[in-house]
Amino acid sequence: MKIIGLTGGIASGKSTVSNYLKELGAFIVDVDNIAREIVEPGKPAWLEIKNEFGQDFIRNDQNIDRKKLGKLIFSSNLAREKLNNITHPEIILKTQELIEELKHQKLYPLIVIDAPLLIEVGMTELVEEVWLVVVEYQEQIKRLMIRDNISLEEAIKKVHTQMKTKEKMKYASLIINNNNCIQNTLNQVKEIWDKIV
Ligand SMILES: CC(C)(COP(=O)(O)OP(=O)(O)OC[C@H]1O[C@@H](n2cnc3c(N)ncnc32)[C@H](O)[C@@H]1O)[C@@H](O)C(=O)NCCC(=O)NCCS
Ligand SMILES: Nc1ncnc2c1ncn2[C@@H]1O[C@H](COP(=O)(O)OP(=O)(O)OP(=O)(O)O)[C@@H](O)[C@H]1O
Repeated sequence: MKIIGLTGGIASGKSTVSNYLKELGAFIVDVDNIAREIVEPGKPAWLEIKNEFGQDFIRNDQNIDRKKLGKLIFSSNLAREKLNNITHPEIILKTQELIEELKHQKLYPLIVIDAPLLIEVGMTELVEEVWLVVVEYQEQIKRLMIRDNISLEEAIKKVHTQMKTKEKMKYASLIINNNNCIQNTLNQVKEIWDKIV
């Protein structure tokens, strides 16, 4: 059984790759999902966010106003740092616990930790290898604008809060090129899968 970290910038194609790996038989740990779970109403991180950012960021149904908080943290380094300090330690801990559990179960040939900030938060320590999904900057911006229905300015802001692809490459033992059509990317993934199982 192998435990790998799958990372890449926002809208680089991680979900496209991990969905296919799941189809092939891998177990996927979606770290964005873990990040959503830990801020559910009433949980400690939710309370910290409410105290730090104020009631304005809590919707009537008590959920965090993710759109509003996203707008703030993608335009303010200080706010982003504050949110990261609240959420990242718990995200790392929860991911670590899940990995330990899966290691004992030994049910899957491949465990994939799908995490956009895998390298930034030091989660590389938890995995045996880092796989990086790459896409050209212009294409990334274009896909992000379409997927999230946001402006060019907003897309640029989001991309620029994350580590540059060139820097991420230093940590990667495998690079998946997602510049071409989806089928081309899936073919690369299948080739990798066939080598490890
Ligand atoms: C800012 C929040 C509320 C925006 O929520 P929203 O539902 O709009 O986006 P979602 O959570 O689906 O994230 C979308 C993408 O944004 C990027 N992103 C999210 N948080 C961050 C961050 N702190 N720094 C840089 N990029 C980030 C990632 O590429 C992620 O895939 C939310 O992303 C959040 O709580 N972020 C802090 C937790 C975190 O760092 N998550 C990433 C897991 S490693
Ligand atoms: N090769 C491709 N050609 C065209 N569109 C693509 C390709 N790969 C992915 N996309 C599209 O680009 C968008 C981003 O892909 P995906 O959601 O897989 O990225 P991600 O890295 O998981 O994003 P995030 O971390 O921001 O959630 C999606 O709308 C997806 O359908």
